Amino acid sequence: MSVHLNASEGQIAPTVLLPGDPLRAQHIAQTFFDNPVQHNSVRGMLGYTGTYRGQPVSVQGTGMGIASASIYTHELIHSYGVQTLVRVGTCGSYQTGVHVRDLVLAQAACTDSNVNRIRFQGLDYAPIADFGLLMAAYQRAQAHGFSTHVGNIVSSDTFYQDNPGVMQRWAEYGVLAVEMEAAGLYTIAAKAGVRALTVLTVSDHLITHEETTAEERQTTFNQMIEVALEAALGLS
Ligand SMILES: O=P(O)(O)O[C@H]1O[C@H](CO)[C@@H](O)[C@H]1O
Ligand SMILES: O=c1cc[nH]c(=O)[nH]1
Repeated sequence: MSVHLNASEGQIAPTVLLPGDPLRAQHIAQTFFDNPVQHNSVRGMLGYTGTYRGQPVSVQGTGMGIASASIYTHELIHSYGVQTLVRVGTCGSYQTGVHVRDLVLAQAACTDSNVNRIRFQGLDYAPIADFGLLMAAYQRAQAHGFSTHVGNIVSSDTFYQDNPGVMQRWAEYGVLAVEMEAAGLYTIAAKAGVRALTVLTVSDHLITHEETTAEERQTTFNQMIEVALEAALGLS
């Protein structure tokens, strides 16, 4: 047990998928896992453990934002010995060539959060994905023929931005998309010496305002989970 997880020792697998939404954790467990067992109920932040193609795997909701996701990341690593963490989330595209429903593999994550400025006493740390996981995810996405982009993203502390000029600045520097957790995940994983990756589905487009149906989003969402599971578990 840890402060925010009531799983018993050994109940969480060494490999964990991390969606922001706890109901997405439930959906992943029910759709993809064999014999899923709920391992967490604290604060309604659902977590499940089961197997995927015979290999043990867990999924744990993290809530929204670096602050919330950092709590679960820390406890999974330091209280449950988790070694591989793959965030599976949604993002908003900043680039015309990155379309709604596409997958984005976050090679690195900029942030407007102050957490790393505080941690590194004003210096700028560059949070990056584990290269092996990134390569495996890219190869699996290519093998499936999924439309996939690899590059920099931004993890923002705010969903509703007051200053639209900031988005323009990130976009000019090649940032593909915005979400709210990856920079925290990558930093905590790096310190602990464990593997982390963020796989995202573009849910909305902040320039073209492209939209999709709920059904389309569900299909693409399942593509993201397949890629994440295969990369995290070393499957082909
Ligand atoms: O779909 P999830 O994983 O929650 O990710 C994105 O969606 C939330 C905002 O709506 C933030 O958590 C952001 O990172
Ligand atoms: O954080 C997020 C997630 C999806 N779409 C956005 O615009 N922002």
